[in-house]
Amino acid sequence: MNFRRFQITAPWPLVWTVTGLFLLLRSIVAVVRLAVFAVRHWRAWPLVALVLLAIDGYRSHGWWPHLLVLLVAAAGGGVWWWKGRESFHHLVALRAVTVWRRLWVYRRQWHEVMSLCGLVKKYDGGEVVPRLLSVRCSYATDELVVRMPKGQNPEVYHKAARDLAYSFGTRHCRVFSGRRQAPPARTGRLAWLLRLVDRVRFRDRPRHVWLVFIRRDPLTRVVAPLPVPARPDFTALPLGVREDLAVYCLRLLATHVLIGGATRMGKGSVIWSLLRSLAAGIRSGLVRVWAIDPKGGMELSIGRALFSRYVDDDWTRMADLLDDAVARMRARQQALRGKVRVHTPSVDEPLIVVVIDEIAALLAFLPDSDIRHRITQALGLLLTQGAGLGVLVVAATQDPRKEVVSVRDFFPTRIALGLTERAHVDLLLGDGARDRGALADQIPTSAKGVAYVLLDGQPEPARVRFSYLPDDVIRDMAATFPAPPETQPEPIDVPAPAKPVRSSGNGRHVYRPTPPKQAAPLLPPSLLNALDLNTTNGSDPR
Ligand SMILES: Nc1ncnc2c1ncn2[C@@H]1O[C@H](COP(=O)(O)OP(=O)(O)OP(=O)(O)O)[C@@H](O)[C@H]1O
Repeated sequence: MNFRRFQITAPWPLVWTVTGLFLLLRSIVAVVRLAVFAVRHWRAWPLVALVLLAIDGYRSHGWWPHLLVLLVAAAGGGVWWWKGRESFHHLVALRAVTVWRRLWVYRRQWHEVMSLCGLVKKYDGGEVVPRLLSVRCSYATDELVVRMPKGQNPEVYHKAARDLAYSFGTRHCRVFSGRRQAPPARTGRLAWLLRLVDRVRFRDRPRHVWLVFIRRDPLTRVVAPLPVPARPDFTALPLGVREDLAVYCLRLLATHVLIGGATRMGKGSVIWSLLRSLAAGIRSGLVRVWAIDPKGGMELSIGRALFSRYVDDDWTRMADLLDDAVARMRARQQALRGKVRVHTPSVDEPLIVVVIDEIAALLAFLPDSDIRHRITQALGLLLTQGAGLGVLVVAATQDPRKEVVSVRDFFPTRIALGLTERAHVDLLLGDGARDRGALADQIPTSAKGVAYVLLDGQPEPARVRFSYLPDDVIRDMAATFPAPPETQPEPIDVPAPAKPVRSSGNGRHVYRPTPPKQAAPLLPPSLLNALDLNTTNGSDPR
């Protein structure tokens, strides 16, 4: 057999061309990857330049230039730290910590921890690992931005939060499905351009999750009373400290607030922190606080001067106070109807804040059913209509169950201090809040004033500690910021103003609003019926 007949001559030119093209393509890809890497790590350029300079300096001059540079840098750093500690910490210390922790704690263990916490997905015979995009450290927290692999959602990270925390050597990890910082407010000539850039930078990123590891708990220390703002900003009233050390601010505009917490867990500190942040407005008459303390004045009477109206000893007068708040709300409703949709507080038409220290005492445990009925009706009206009209309710309760606080669902803003039962967390903060990290039932009894709150627009709860005002600070505050005497508002083509209190001749006070001149009643018929019942049956409300 002649095998030569089967021999094929190799197409060497073709082989060389294909191999050359392949190598060229690989080199281009490698160069592009290197360029992308260099651009992505642009922050390291100065460091690389410095290292190259140092090597060059060492070759030409030996060690002494390095020693000199080190001495000058140390002296410069010392002066900077001495003169501008804040900026030094922000620009040098925290950045150094960030670099260290990014490389040593997170990048080094990333793959291992993700696998062990069950966050790695398998696909096509390979693994898809969540991608660590950035790390930013503050004094107390590390904030990581992570891109989830396809097929995951933030719920998986909520479930793995405790595993993640302990794996990276911390005790708490909070998971946020949305960006935590709002775009900065831009002013100046180039503001429009910066706003455009911000629109891209701060665009919604559904595939990103923000993991916040609490390195050291700043909420173990009691928070001292915060400075009183010169004019209260109702969109951001400073009340305490967040666990990332930012000041926690409450938005008290067109909302009612329910504070839930087991006994002695610091409900009072939430109320006093709020009153402190409103103090300047109380003195100027921009804010009127009407207080009810069903516990006989044990909590609120110490700051009596701050309140335009105050009741702590008489159930009927408590009901009267709430009815008057309804009457004021109705009058405002008439005046503002068709003009604005949300009331803006002014000295003539102030923000009325009805503070109730233990709302359960009024709704569930009050022995007189007629008065209880009046109170429930008045609260129902205030909670359903008062927010936009500047008549707000801030109430505290030990038990957030609906059997106890029937009007619970009408409070849009909730604060959960230490609670006794696991189920109470979701009752207060909404379904699934506990699964998303609000472990209010695990707050130790020593952590008084620590609470979980929902920050604006975020489903994930944040942990905060309210400032604590000792008795002498409250007395001092009440003496410095007393409420001006209460005046009746001018009626503006509305039904006649209510006469708040009328003596029935037998020494007891019976609230009876003056019937309106126009058709619309100030109070609904059901409430008027309840009042009639109360007046005619002659039962002593005291
Ligand atoms: N924010 C806080 N920081 C530190 N300690 C606090 C704080 N709030 C309260 N405390 C401490 O806890 C005690 C009880 O606080 P507070 O009276 O406010 O609790 P409460 O929940 O209102 O109690 P109650 O259920 O009796 O109404 C206070 O005497 C104080 O010592």
